[in-house]
Amino acid sequence: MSGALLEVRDLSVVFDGFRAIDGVDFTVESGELRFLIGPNGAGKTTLIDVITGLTRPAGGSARFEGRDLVGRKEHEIVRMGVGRTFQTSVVFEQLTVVENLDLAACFRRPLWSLARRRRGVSDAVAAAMATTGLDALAERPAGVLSHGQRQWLEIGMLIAQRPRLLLLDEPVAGMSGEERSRTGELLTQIAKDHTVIVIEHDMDFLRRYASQVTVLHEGKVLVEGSVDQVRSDPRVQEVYLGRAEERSGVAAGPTAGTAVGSAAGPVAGSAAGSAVGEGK
Ligand SMILES: Nc1ncnc2c1ncn2[C@@H]1O[C@H](COP(=O)(O)OP(=O)(O)OP(=O)(O)O)[C@@H](O)[C@H]1O
Repeated sequence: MSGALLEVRDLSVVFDGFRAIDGVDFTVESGELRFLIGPNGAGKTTLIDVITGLTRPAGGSARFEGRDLVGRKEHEIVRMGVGRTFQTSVVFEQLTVVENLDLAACFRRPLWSLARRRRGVSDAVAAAMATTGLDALAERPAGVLSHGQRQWLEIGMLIAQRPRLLLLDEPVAGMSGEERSRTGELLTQIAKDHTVIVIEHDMDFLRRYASQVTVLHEGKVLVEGSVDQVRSDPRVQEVYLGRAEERSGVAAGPTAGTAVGSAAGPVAGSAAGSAVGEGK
């Protein structure tokens, strides 16, 4: 067996005859901070849905620490040490920050201990608050948090479950520039003692915080490598350029890179602009 933490082999997912994932091989080593990118509909969320037990593949395998994930229930996979955030929020608004973290941490405690009122916070909750910097907001109801603070709480809730592999689906979507920077630093910090896979569209964010990147396109792995390798790969440029042209109605030509960078929307535009036209 190799030293890989996560090994996905020849994976395929079919929805009503449509191949959303088509023969994907995807390996993540322990300790990596891996970014997963690709245009809308590339299959990124479907891939992590298979890893976390939300979607059953039509074929292939997904193994975590050598153990098969396919066919297991979602909660079983969480207990194995795989945690994820979703694009939509899962915090309880009426509960305080610390209560949300405590609830997230609960799943590893025996049932009898949940019936007991505990004094203070557990080590897992304290560590999650310290890592995310939410200590000062511990007693605030989650409902009053800013968008960025709420995202950090969700990441904190994940850390409180002590997973070995974290899957984060677009953690900086909708964040301000300052919140993005804080989140980038938070991911870098978390990656020191966890393995992390981040789905992200924002090429600017990738340039600052990513090392290894996997690009998905139409359900297949298009390219894998460093940010620089991925950005300079003609296949990646074509995928993002093609998408941006479809959106902007700009014809391909020698100056298309610049036109795409400015004409496309925030998703394809940031990726296309950075991947195609901009320097570092
Ligand atoms: N439950 C489903 N039923 C039918 N088709 C689906 C289902 N889930 C996803 N798809 C399709 O599978 C393809 C891959 O979707 P997926 O959400 O994985 O893409 P993505 O790369 O995460 O895209 P985005 O960046 O827009 O979130 C898309 O064409 C999508 O419409």
